[in-house]
Amino acid sequence: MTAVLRAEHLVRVLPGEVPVTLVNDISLEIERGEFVCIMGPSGSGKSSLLYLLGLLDVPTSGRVWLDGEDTSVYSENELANRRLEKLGFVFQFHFLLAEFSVLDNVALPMRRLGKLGEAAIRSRAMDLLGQLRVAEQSAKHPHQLSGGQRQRVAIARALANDPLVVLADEPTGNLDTASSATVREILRDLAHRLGKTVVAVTHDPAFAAAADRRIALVDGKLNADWRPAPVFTSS
Ligand SMILES: Nc1ncnc2c1ncn2[C@@H]1O[C@H](COP(=O)(O)OP(=O)(O)OP(=O)(O)O)[C@@H](O)[C@H]1O
Repeated sequence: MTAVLRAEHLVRVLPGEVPVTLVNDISLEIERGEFVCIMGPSGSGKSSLLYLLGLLDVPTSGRVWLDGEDTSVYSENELANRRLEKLGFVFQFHFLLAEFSVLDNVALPMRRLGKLGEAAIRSRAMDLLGQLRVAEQSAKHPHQLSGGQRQRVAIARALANDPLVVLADEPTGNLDTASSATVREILRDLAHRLGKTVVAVTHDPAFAAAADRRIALVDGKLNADWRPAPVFTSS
């Protein structure tokens, strides 16, 4: 099977009088449809690794392969296009644009990609909002929504261009228990039902327990990478 994401000896060093190594020689492969969580203590390099995998940052050495392509050869513009076409992002803070309606926030990545006409964009945005159970909020602005609703809109936006991989940085970090559970189930469903690859940084034990695979970092290094055995319950 071809890995949808492959990290090859990734190193990220912040230059300076005292250089700081954020990611220290990480290699891993992530398959299509996997629901992976990245865990580790605060400051262990989880977000730095996610940003490298998401082509939001460039490694000091090593390379990231996305969908079988070596991304180290890409220009800034090509990286931006690959992000728009193949990756979706969900952050702890939703980063929805306050001046835009919910529908326009979800439409934005499709308008930037420029592959669909306006009617198709609006119809797809409404469809995604429906799937995330926030269609009734489409005309509202982000500040009129609850935290859980905002995060569901952010997930709809991440799915706008039908990405191969959804990368999430502490997606439940700002949510109450019930909203966290909803977001967790939605992300798991994306992987298991829709075949999306989901890679999420989390401190949340319930979230980690729901993942198919857990990657643990310590001091920027890969410390553990395991797939817990599935738990079967008799009915
Ligand atoms: N731009 C920066 N300048 C200086 N130090 C940085 C910068 N970005 C990250 N760091 C440091 O690099 C280390 C790794 O950061 P990173 O955010 O990747 O860790 P993390 O595991 O995601 O942490 P957390 O769980 O607290 O979000 C931390 O010690 C952080 O303080």
